[in-house]
Amino acid sequence: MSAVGARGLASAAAEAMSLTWRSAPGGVSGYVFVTLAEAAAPIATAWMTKSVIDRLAAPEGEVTGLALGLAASGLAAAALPGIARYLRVQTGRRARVVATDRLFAAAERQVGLRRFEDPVFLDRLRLAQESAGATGDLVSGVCGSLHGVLSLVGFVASLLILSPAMTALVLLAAVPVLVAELLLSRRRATLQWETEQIHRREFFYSRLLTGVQAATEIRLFGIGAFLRARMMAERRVADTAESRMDRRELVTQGGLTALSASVAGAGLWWAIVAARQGSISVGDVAMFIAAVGGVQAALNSLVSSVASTHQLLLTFSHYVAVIRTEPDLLSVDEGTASELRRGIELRDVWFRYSDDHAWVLRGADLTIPHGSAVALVGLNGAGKSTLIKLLCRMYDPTRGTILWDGVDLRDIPPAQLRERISAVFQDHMNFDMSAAENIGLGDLPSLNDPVRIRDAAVRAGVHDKISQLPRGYDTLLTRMFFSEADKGDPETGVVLSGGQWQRLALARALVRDGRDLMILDEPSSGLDPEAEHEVHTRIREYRAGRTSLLISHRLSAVRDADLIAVLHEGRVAELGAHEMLLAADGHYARLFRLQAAGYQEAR
Ligand SMILES: Nc1ncnc2c1ncn2[C@@H]1O[C@H](COP(=O)(O)OP(=O)(O)OP(=O)(O)O)[C@@H](O)[C@H]1O
Repeated sequence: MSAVGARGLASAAAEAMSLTWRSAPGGVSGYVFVTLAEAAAPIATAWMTKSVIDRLAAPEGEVTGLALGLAASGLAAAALPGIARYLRVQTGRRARVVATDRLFAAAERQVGLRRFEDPVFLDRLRLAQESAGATGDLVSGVCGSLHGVLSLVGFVASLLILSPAMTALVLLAAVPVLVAELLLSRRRATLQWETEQIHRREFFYSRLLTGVQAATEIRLFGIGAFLRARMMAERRVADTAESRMDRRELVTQGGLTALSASVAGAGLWWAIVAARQGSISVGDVAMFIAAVGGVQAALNSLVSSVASTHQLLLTFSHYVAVIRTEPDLLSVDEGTASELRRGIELRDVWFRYSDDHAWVLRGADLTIPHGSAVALVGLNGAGKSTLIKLLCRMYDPTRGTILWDGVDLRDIPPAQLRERISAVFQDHMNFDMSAAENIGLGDLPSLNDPVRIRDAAVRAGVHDKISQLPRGYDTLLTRMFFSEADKGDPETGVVLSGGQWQRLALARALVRDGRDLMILDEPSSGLDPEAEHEVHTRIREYRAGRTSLLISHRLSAVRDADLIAVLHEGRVAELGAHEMLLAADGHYARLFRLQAAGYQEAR
């Protein structure tokens, strides 16, 4: 585990406190007040009990006021825990909302994709999510510690009056308890960090086994039991580590409990002997018993509150680390991306995913002139999708620059740049939402504009299909949820085919009309020949006079492009129009003839 020192813990505590205070100042104040009253009630009860016993033992003692006081403190002792619980839950709930919102906003602030491919960040993110939900527990931990301190001070003061030696003994006995509990809580937080990967892998297998996405392959390949065994193996590894920790806790806490009991027994022995000898009163004995019990209970609750707060803070430090994580890419806040007039230029672009990975691009040069339809072709793994991720600034080139009308992409605010781009990605998302939402997410204002959504669907050739769905554009494209319109009827959810999803992704890109650059990464790979022809005809119409970059392995679809770039060994190895590249007789010509021959043979 990344070591969290005292400063890290203090910073996590300050963050948690300020977050909770800002989310529910009234609730926190009320909770602190009730905690103080809760701590004072047993001390008042003990003193009043002692006075009542002493006055009852005296010939004419007046006890009415004390009896009323006792009844009032009894009432408070009974009612306050419920009120405290209510305030704690309410405060925790509000803090959780704010903490969760801030956490997700922090994840969104990551400009590119790099952090989401970093296992350490992913572990931290999951622990941060967990601790965002437990922010309220931190407040109750702190209030519990406050409660413990106050009870302790009250009872220690009472005990001090009766026996300073006994007081010292009780307090000394608490030191090993506190140290042991703090060590245990640190160990538990370390364990939580160490087992995080295991929990994520277990979660991965459990999702595979219960989700619809993998269900077909799991059944056909008969790998359910295999995956379940892997999931259970992860569970067992985590369980073994956690059981070891539980045993360590049991042994430590058993020893500490024996120590506390011995101290209490010795104290009781002393009090009885002292009362027999007449050096303390019967009321003092009652007070002594209450004080020793009170000190020990307060110490126990203090120690366990401090230990659990300590552990929560160690976990919460991951939350603090995530919300303070620097964006993965340096970006400017000022400025706008100008409307594209000249073009986009990749100048000697080198890129690898990390220092341990091989180079994907090795000095790629390419210009996408404004208003032209450019196609990018190359073998699997040549780096085509990587190149478009660089264009959208999901990563920065390791070396070299990408220029938007002569301006380095790094000098344009990423959101502004992306405003000017529309895209269909090869690994496009299928959102478990309605058909209209699946299209409208491409341009949020269009979500409330059925005409634009319909128009995009028509252009992507998916309107007829959507019109036939049980609730048209409002049909939910999943069987996982109900929608408002479904009225709880799961039968209305629809699952689309791969090609239909692909058309929907195209519609999502098309609803984002009027952008300066359209990226189409394999927009027709899942379509039947007729649909593919139709989609490419539409795409061709769309691309005429617009700046676009099309990636396709179907070379017949790229032959009309103004420029075809062949990516080979990390460079643009060939560039030109179809006829020119055929005449050059290079990679493109070879691939084109190979594909064409396949169709010829089939005749
Ligand atoms: N997130 C990533 N992390 C590490 N390596 C990656 C990542 N994404 C892609 N790669 C690697 O980069 C190389 C280029 O991949 P890319 O997806 O850009 O190729 P492509 O030309 O689009 O291939 P295809 O035609 O199969 O879609 C591949 O070797 C791939 O393994």
